[in-house]
Amino acid sequence: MASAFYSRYIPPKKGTTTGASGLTAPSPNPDPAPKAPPPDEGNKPKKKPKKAKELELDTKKKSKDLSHNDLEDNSVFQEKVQGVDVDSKKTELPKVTKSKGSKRKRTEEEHEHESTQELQRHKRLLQKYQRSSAHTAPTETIQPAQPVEEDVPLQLEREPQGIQPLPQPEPEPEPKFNPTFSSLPSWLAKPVHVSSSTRLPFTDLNIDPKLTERLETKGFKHAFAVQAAVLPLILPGPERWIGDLCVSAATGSGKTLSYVLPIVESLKGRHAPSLRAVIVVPTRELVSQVREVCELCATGTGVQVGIAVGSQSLATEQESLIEIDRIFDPKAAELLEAKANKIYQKGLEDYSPELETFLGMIPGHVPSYVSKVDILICTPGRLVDHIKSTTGFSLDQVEWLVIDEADRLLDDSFQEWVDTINNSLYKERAFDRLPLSDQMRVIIGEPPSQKAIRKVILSATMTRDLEKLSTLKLRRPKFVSVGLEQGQNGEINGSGDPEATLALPSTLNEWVVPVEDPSEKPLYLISLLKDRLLGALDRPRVDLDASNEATDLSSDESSSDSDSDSTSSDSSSSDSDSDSTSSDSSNSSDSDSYSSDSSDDSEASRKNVKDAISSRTHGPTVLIFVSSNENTTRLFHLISSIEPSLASSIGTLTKQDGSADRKRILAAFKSKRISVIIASDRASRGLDLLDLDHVINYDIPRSLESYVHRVGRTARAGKGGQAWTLVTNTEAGWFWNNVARSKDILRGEKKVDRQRVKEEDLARRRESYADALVKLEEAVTGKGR
Ligand SMILES: Nc1ncnc2c1ncn2[C@@H]1O[C@H](COP(=O)(O)OP(=O)(O)OP(=O)(O)O)[C@@H](O)[C@H]1O
Repeated sequence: MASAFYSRYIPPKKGTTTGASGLTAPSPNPDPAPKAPPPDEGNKPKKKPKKAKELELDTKKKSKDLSHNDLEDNSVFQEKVQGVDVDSKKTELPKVTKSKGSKRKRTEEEHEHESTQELQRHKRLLQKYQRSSAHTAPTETIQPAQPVEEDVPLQLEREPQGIQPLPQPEPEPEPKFNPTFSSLPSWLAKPVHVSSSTRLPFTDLNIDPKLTERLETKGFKHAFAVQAAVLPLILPGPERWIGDLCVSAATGSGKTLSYVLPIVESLKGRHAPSLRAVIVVPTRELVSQVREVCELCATGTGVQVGIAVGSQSLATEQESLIEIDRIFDPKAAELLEAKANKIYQKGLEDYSPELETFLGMIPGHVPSYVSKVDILICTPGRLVDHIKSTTGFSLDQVEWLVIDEADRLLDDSFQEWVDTINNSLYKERAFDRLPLSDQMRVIIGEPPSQKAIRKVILSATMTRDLEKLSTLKLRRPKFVSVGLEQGQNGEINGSGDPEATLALPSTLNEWVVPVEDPSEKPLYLISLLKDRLLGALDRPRVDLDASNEATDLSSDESSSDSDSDSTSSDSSSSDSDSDSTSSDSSNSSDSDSYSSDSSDDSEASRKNVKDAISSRTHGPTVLIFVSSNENTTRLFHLISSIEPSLASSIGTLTKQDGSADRKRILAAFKSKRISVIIASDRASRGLDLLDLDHVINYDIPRSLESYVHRVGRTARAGKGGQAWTLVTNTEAGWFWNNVARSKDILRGEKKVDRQRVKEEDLARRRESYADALVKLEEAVTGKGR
């Protein structure tokens, strides 16, 4: 059986028998005796014994063959063969009984004797081999040689010991797994990327030179990146894209002009107004901001701009949107008259304003409704109101549909309006509402061509939710994403994730202010406002450095475990306009958040704050976000009580405010009569406050998207800005993991830094804070002292 072991290393030669015989060394005996056949080959015809020289040659030949055939380790094998030779010389060969003449038959005993001797010889060989193996495989434990038995081969069949594999070349590194599949369609998975630093002169775009001049007088010297990317795709020209557009670009990057300008360019020069463009945005403030941009572009073009928001009565709005004319049409008049008679007989249940209008007309005439506006800017709710209840309001002629802040408007809470608008956009049109070419088709018996409506969908936090986007019935969509500079391999400025979908303005600096004791959060805010941000209001500029030094020496006091919050904990009446995505802000520990980021008061950071403030020609301005309308008012009272000097500089924006109040506050802010606004999330979308220096998240935002929109109220149009977020110990884990270090946000080389409020700044205000809380309680409960 030992032959089985060797046969692993010695390939059998064609025409020869395998087994122990294959390894037999040449015998020193000139007339060697024929060897005993291996037990399994006893029946094979015996060969004539070879002469010593022949055997020597044979062995050499085998050795040569083996050196060719052994793929594992030639040198080891050579050693093995030599070892066998040497050993065989020392080995006493078994004595055989000679008999003269012809072949002799062996008896059973002789066979047995020879087999035993053969086995012993092989055992010695094996031991020798094992010893030699010990040299080549020092790490393996060599077992003492075991007596060779019939069932031992199992052990011998193990992996050959001491046979080292030939050194192999380094395996080819596995190529990085790049899935060729995606659950997203390619237009969504692979957007057209445009660097946010791109600029293009307006004169290079195919727009009216008069408009270029007007933009320049407004300070718009060149097109921003999003405008440089989108305008050529929409304006007439060689790069025009025949299909819809989805645009993702940072807050304050100039998205509004990128769609308003081409709409106005395409609608100017038409003789009679008709509703050709509908722009849907989520809030009233945005409606009036977009109207300003529309009016800037439309001046002198004859294009009429209208708005639809809930701030005025529906009837007033209807009058502003629809003009009632009359046309002479006796046939139609007859039909209307019959209808009116029916209603008169049935009662007033089927009252129709159209019939009412008709009844007041001279005979033979019917009312005709004409849109007074070419572009309508509206909130979705009010648009639905007009579709459902304004006689003559129709989307038949609409060529453009823009949805700004699309991720918000496609949110679950806003869904229904999309169905209503789709039904209205694609409903069958009356013959006289069809374009001339379609009227011709109808006349020759063909259906009118499918209505082509250009759709532009935009947001700073653009959804890639296919299900939501599909409700918009987009045709040949293209996704344009404006973000940080991309390297050749798609990397963003050497850092960041190319898959990231949210971009912050590159001119924004972000800070976290750790709040050790949540019950003292208002003190942290006041210290931040008075000692840091608004310091320039009542202190000479040189104090800015002093205040930053104070931060360097910030307190290292251990944090409080309490997470009560005197002003922010009540979220029962959160602002319904705020982002619906909620976050669990108390789920993770922040143990490493406080230790890992140690670049707090870097020289560059201080310089940024200083530059931002000292570059102003006015005092610094601040927008503070809280989680609900109630908290807005409560915080205002608290600040005014603790720090009365601030009271006159602060205004509030809540959902309950009427539009007149809102306008008053925004006007006061723009004219710098107030420098601080406290607002709920309602103000986080789209609000374009001129030269806003700081955003403070007094209450942390509920989602990453909400954070992006809040802090995006500053650092707009390429200007600098600072965002500060007050974070308690229980909120820190969530905030650092999901916002400050989120891979979904492109920050390039930038990081969120930490700024601590000095303990002594808190200490000196504690007394007035306690008094303020007592006063507030008295005011709420109505109890006097
Ligand atoms: N080409 C330009 N040159 C100078 N200023 C510009 C230009 N385009 C837009 N702006 C200004 O940039 C500011 C931000 O523009 P806009 O409100 O359109 O940004 P946005 O991308 O819609 O922001 P958000 O996502 O927050 O709504 C506005 O004050 C606007 O007047």
